[in-house]
Amino acid sequence: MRELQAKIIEELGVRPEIDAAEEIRRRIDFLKDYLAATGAKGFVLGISGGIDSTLAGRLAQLAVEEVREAGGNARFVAARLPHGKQRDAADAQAAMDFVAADEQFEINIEKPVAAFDEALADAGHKALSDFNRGNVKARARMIMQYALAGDRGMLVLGTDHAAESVTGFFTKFGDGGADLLPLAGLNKRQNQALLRELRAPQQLWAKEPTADLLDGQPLRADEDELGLTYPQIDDYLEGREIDPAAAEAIERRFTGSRHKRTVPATYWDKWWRS
Ligand SMILES: Nc1ncnc2c1ncn2[C@@H]1O[C@H](COP(=O)(O)OP(=O)(O)OC[C@H]2O[C@@H]([n+]3cccc(C(=O)O)c3)[C@H](O)[C@@H]2O)[C@@H](O)[C@H]1O
Ligand SMILES: Nc1ncnc2c1ncn2[C@@H]1O[C@H](COP(=O)(O)OP(=O)(O)OP(=O)(O)O)[C@@H](O)[C@H]1O
Ligand SMILES: [Mg+2]
Repeated sequence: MRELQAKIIEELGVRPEIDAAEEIRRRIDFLKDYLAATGAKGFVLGISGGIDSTLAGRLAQLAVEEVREAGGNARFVAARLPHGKQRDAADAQAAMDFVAADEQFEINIEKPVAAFDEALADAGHKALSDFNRGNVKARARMIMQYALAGDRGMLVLGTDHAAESVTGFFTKFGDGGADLLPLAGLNKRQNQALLRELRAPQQLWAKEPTADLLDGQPLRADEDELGLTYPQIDDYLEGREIDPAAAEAIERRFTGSRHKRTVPATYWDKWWRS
């Protein structure tokens, strides 16, 4: 195994082999323990129709149901947060049905994002690039989730997992802005295995991963943007040998995105100097 590969696997806590049922139990227990330790009233999460939020959402709903069965009081709020008309709205609705959250919303982020465009234009700023505006959309979703959570004494879940962490493939303080990460350490195929164990429909666990943040390229596949396939990233994270050029690309992304996996840099931190 490559030297950096071994370090990454340890830092991200990836296990090369998992028992899906055991992982589901560990992660539901983590959610329940966190509620017990903090006294929070439950969780909020945006549901896109993609693999990660379907899994994290279902785990959250199962966790709060177990809390209530034991006499406690916790609820889960799931929110569809489309920007305008979502092309894969049918998948998002199927995910909402599968997650079966206690409280459900559909809140469109098109107007809040347009308000930023207008404020910039009013100040004489040129229009944002489609790419940067995509990150504004991700951050608008973060604000909406915190708005829902703040009024309820709830916590915001994040869907970051090892295959996104290693590549830094998330928006800093957007979908990366969350209170706890129930999918930490899992790679993409492990997320899929957990969803299958939970009896999710194939439409959801086999769905093509997409950030879907660009107006110009709706539903652009993550693999297309990354120039890497998830099987390559997953194999790398399981300690296998992959095409050296792909391994180098993963390692470049890992090193370049370290700032996203820490609290903001200070003068006395050492990590950013190397
Ligand atoms: N060395 C450094 N130390 C401290 N901060 C640093 C930094 N370099 C950049 N930054 C800051 O970070 C910012 C860039 O980071 P960021 O804003 O995240 O932007 P960036 O990483 O450029 O773009 C986000 C990427 O994540 C992908 N994404 C986003 C959301 C969801 C998903 C998905 O999988 O569904 C994927 C998206 O497609 C895109 O490729 C810079 O504007 C700067 O403020
Ligand atoms: N249209 C949307 N509606 C609600 N939440 C969204 C939407 N798009 C993204 N999100 C939130 O941002 C998170 C990050 O998006 P990401 O694409 O990484 O995950 P996903 O869509 O759940 O799964 P996949 O990576 O397989 O597409 C989602 O898990 C979800 O919580
Ligand atoms: Mg997605």
